[in-house]
Amino acid sequence: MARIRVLLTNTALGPLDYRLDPGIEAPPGTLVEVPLGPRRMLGCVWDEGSESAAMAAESVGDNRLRPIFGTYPMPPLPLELRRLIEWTADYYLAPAGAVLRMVVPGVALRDGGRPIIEYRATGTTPPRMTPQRSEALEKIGERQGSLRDLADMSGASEAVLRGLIKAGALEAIALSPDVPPPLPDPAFAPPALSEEQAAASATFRSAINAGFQPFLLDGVTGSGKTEVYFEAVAEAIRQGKQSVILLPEIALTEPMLRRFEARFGCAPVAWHSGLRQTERRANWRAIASGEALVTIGARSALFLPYANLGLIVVDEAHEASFKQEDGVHYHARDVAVMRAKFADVPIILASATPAIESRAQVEAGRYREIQLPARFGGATLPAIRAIDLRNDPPDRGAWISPPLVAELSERLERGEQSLLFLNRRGYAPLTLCRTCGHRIECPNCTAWMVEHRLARRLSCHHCGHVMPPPRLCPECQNEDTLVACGPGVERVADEVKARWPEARTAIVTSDTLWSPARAAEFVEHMEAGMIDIVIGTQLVTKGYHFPNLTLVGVIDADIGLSGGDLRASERSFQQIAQVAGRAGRGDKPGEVLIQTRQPEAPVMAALIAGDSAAFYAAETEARKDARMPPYGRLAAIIISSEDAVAAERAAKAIGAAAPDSPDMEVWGPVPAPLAMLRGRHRHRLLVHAARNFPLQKVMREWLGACEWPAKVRVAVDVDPYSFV
Ligand SMILES: Nc1ncnc2c1ncn2[C@@H]1O[C@H](COP(=O)(O)OP(=O)(O)OP(=O)(O)O)[C@@H](O)[C@H]1O
Ligand SMILES: [Zn+2]
Repeated sequence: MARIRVLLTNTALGPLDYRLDPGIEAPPGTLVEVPLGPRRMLGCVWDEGSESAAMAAESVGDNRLRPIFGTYPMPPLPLELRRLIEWTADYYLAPAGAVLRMVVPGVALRDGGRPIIEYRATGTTPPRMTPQRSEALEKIGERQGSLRDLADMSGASEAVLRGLIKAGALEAIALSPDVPPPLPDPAFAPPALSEEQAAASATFRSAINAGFQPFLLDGVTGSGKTEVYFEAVAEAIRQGKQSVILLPEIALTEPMLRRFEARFGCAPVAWHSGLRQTERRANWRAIASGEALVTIGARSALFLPYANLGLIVVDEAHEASFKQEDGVHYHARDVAVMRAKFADVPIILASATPAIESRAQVEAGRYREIQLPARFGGATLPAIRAIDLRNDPPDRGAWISPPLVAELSERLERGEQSLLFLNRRGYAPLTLCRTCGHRIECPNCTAWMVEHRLARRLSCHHCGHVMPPPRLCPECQNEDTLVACGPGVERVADEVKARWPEARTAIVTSDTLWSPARAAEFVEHMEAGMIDIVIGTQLVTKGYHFPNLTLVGVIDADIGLSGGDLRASERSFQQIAQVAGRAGRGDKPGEVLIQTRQPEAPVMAALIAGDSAAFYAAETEARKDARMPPYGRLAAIIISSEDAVAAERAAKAIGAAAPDSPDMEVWGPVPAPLAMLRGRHRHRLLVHAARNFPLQKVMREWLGACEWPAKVRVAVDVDPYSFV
C-alpha cells in the first residue's frame, strides 16, 4: 500500500498522510481531493522527507489512513513552487496550507465544462426602487459577473440582487468556457530607445534564460523604466517564456494594461482581487498551462503556478503595499526574489526611489544596479521649493498657502494641469464637539471616525464601520456643536472650488477610483484636458504620466514624519519624490511646492536640494548604528482577543516565555498603539536580533511551547512594516 503526504488548503492543519490505492498516479505536486472528517478538501501531494519546519507532520498508523478521493487533471505544481511555499511558510512562520491557498484558490479547479452564468444590468428601472437597489445598480454600472461578484462590487446582499433579477433590472447570460489568451507580439510597436535605455534593455535581454539574477532598475521618474523592462518582457515572449509584472495597487493595473496593449498589440492576463470568478478561473488555468505569456497583477500574482516562468518584474518596488498585512504577512518584493531564485530566472526591481533594503543588496554585491539618471526625451526633473507655513500661513480655515494659490492661478490661466497631494481620504480626519470636547471615535477601534461629506457619513478607515453624521453631540447632547477638524482631500477640493469656481476638479482616492473602469475614466479625462486640478491621495503619486501636468502642491508634507516609526522619513521622502515626479513630464517644465513647518528637516532639505544620495546615506548610517533592518532583524508578535483580560494574560505569558539570548532583545508586551481593532484588544511584542540570528527557528520553538485559549489570536509579522 502506498502512503502519500498531502498539504491541505486549510490554515489550521499541517500536512496529513493518506492512502494511495494501486493504479492511481500522484507524484509530488499533484492536486488531489481528500476526505477530512465529513468534508472534501483540496490538497497538494508533498515530497517525502521535506526539511521544511512548516511541513513537519505526525505519522499515523497504516490502518488509520484514508484513501484520497481522486486527482485533478492539472499539471502538478512544479518543484520550484513547492520550494517557494515551504520557504514562505518557514520564513514568515505561517501555516503552509495558507500559502498553498494563494497558489490554488478554490475557484481555479471549479468544473468549467458547464456554461457559467453571469448577470448584468438591463437598463430597466425596477418598479419598486429602494436606496439599496439604486446604490447596487449604480455601483454595478456596466459591469457583469456572478451573483457573488456583483455582491462584492456593489456591497449589496445577494438577496437584494435576486430581487433586482426578479424585477427585470438584472439579466442572466450564459458564458462559454475558457478561451486561451491572445499572444502578445514583441514586434508590434517597439519604441526607439535612447542610448541609456538601449544599454539597460540590452543587459536585461541577455539575462533572459541565463539563470537567477536580481537587478535594481533605479531610474528617475519619467526615465522610461517601463519601456526598458518591456524589452526584457519582449525577449521572454520571443523565447516562449512567461513573465509576470507585479504592481503595488489594482488602480495601477488599468493604465498598465493599456500601455502594454500599445506596445504588444493585445492585453496581458490580469490577476488581482477585482477579477470576476470566471476570469479568475480562466486566467489561473492559462497561467498554469503556460498559455498566458504575460501576467500583470497585484502581489498575489507572485504565487501563481507559472508553467514556464522566464522573468519577474516588480514595479514601484519600494512600495509598502507589497507587504501583506493580514493572513500570511509576506512581503511580495522579497518573496519575488526567492521565487526568481527557485525558478532560476532574472528579476527586475524597478523604482525611482528604491528602498534602503534594496540599496543595501546592491552595496553587498547581491543585486546588480542599472541606472537611468535622466528623464526621457529631454524632459527635465521638476524644480522643488518649500513653502514654510510659519511664514506663509494659509487663510483661516483654509489649507492652501498664498504662494501655492498664486501658482495654481497661473496654471489655470495657462491651461495647464495641477495636482494637490494630501494623503487623507474624506473631508476631515476628526469630528469634535466645540462644547464638551468629545471626539467621535469608532466603537470597534482606537481610531477617529473620518467624515466623508460626499457620501454623507462618518467612516472608520480601519474596520469600515460607518454611521450617519450625528446632529447632536453623542456626549453632551448639544445641537450643532460638532465641527470638522483638519483637512482631507474633499475639504481641499471644496477650498479649490470656492476659490476658482470655474476650475474643473477631480478627487482621486480609493473611494472615487474603486474600480479599474473608474481609474481608466480618470486617465481619459486627464488626457483629454477635462480636468484642471486633481486633489488626490497616494493613489495619484505613482505610475501616471500626464504631460500637461506642470504643478504639484504638497498640502502637508509633515504628516508622514509624525508617526516616528523606523521608515517614516524614508517613506515621506519616497512619497514626496514620487508625487513630485508627476510634474513636468512633457515638454513644459514642472514645479513642485511643498508646504511644511519644518523645511530644515533632513527629508525636506534633501528633496529641495534634489540630493537623494545624501538623504539615503544619512538614513542608511542611522539604520546601521541602531542595527535596524536591513542591518538587523525585527519581528512583531501581535496578540489579540475580544476578551481584554485574555489578550493581556496571553501577551504576558508569551513575553515571560521569551528565550534568553545575547543576540536577541524582546520589547514588550505593551498595548498596541492601535489598542483596539475590529473589536479586538491588541498587545504587541517586538523582537530585535542581529542579522545572522536564526530568528525563525528560535521564534517557532518559543511560540510552539506557549499555549493560549482559542479566543486569543497570535499573529507573527516577520520584517514588519506596520508598528501600530
Ligand atoms: N524610448 C521611448 N520612446 C518613446 N516614449 C518613451 C520612451 N521612453 C519613455 N517614453 C515615454 O516617457 C514617459 C515616461 O516613461 P515611463 O512611464 O516608462 O517612466 P518611468 O521611469 O516608469 O516613470 P515613473 O517612475 O515616474 O513611473 C512615458 O509616456 C513613456 O511612454
Ligand atoms: Zn473601526
